Amino acid sequence: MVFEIDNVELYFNKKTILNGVYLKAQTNTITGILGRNGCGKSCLLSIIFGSLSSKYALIRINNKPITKALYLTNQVAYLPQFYFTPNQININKLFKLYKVSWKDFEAKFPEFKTYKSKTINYLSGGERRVIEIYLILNTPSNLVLLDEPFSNISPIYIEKIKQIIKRVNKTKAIVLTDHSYNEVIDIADQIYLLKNGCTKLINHIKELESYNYLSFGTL
Ligand SMILES: Nc1ncnc2c1ncn2[C@@H]1O[C@H](COP(=O)(O)OP(=O)(O)OP(=O)(O)O)[C@@H](O)[C@H]1O
Repeated sequence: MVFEIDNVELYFNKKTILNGVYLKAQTNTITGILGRNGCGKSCLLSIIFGSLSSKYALIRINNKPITKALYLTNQVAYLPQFYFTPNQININKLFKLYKVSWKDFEAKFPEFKTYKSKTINYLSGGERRVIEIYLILNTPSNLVLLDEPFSNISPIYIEKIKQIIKRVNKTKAIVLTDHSYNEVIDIADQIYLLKNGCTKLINHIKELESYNYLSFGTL
């Protein structure tokens, strides 16, 4: 699938957050969004998902305009920045609810074996996040939006999640954003920098310095 969003305009209390954003994502291409705190990355993902209304946004899938909220079309799965699972839900039940195989998950993350019968709030914050990311990546959809999938996750799990993202991307378009820019740069096939309300397609990593997102000492 080819997903495009164009001409996004978002204002809060007369403050311009997004103004003229364009973004394209497609199957077999991992799309990364980088940008400073508060530049509008989460808002953009919410607008794509359909849970946040903007003054204007034009969405096309395979060149056809989509007029209703994307989440109503079953095309999209969205990992928000904060936990979305209810605290008291049993983990086995959660996997059943999402129709995702616990057995496959356990094979990839054997450390979680004893958690099957626990409630989700029994887990550490990072462990809970691993489960949430896994569920979202394995939910039927054509487009996956991941808001900070690498935050608070230990390196060994980040590597496993990156492998799953790459596998899933063979059949789904993936858009992700994270402040772990090294991970984003490593996994993304194309990167947009969100700055001053607009997206800029990054052709060379050095541009991230000229746009004042990174200083070379940190690369
Ligand atoms: N409901 C809201 N009402 C008013 N302002 C909001 C609202 N939601 C977000 N904003 C503002 O919109 C701007 C963009 O927020 P957003 O959460 O998209 O940033 P972000 O790039 O994801 O930041 P971070 O990397 O820190 O998570 C911020 O200045 C924020 O204060």
